[in-house]
Amino acid sequence: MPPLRETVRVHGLSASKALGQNFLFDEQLLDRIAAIPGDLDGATVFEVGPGPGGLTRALLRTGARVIAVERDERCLPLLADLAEAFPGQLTVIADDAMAVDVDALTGGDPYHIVANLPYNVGTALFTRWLEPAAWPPRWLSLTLMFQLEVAERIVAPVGTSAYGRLAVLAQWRARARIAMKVHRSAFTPPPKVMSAIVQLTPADQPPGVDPRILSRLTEKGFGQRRKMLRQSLKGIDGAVAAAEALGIDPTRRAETVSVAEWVALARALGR
Ligand SMILES: C[S@@+](CC[C@H](N)C(=O)[O-])C[C@H]1O[C@@H](n2cnc3c(N)ncnc32)[C@H](O)[C@@H]1O
Repeated sequence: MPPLRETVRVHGLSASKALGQNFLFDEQLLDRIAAIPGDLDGATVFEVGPGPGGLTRALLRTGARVIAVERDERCLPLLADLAEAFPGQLTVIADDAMAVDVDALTGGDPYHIVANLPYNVGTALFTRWLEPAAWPPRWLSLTLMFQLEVAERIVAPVGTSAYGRLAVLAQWRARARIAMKVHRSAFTPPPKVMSAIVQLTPADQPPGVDPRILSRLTEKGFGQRRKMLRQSLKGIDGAVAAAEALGIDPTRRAETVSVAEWVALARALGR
């Protein structure tokens, strides 16, 4: 295949800001990203936003079967060339990633999700993948590029300023780590901020916890993160009393409450 930059030039594809397009062309970097989930030979991978297909190429080189959803129709001819170069390995769906059912698209097989996410829908997709009622999910791992600041919020430990809803959501039933930081200059065009790749794998879910209750608790708690819990959780019936019963002092603030304590509180309220 011709080099990626050349393919993009020939097709006259320029990055669209509205679609959150910042492309990666460094094939060595892309191979390192595609190696993060581990051996993908024969595995199924779901990719959001392949764009001109840099990360897609790297995933196909590992031997993975890739199902990719791209909203920008201008990218489809480049991706069709890629599908031809890797026969039987690539399926491209021209759609909005927010509108597709990934479990259905992947035909019931377990799958990995790998994506250089568009910033405009990145957090919404991430939240969706972490909030299914049933656990473990069908996905085996998430390998996702975010703005560094968002990545830090996902892996943040309790008591830090980055610790909030996203950390609790990510950490209560998954293991999350920053696998790689990526300098802004690696992208075309370079975004204003640095990026990082977060890798997540499902962990055992603590029993007896309703994700919706946990979500509501953290929404209220971190919605007023400077307030004491007795104030911020006031709107949730029984929450302040349950916190006291669990030995969580209601004069504490949300950012001092550990993931295990949020989980215990959600469990107590679900009884
Ligand atoms: C940050 S770029 C990454 C492009 C390519 N994967 C790379 O790494 O060079 C994000 C891609 O997501 C696509 N995109 C944006 N919103 C989308 C959506 N709602 N559904 C599917 N793709 C979307 C954009 O068109 C773009 O190709």
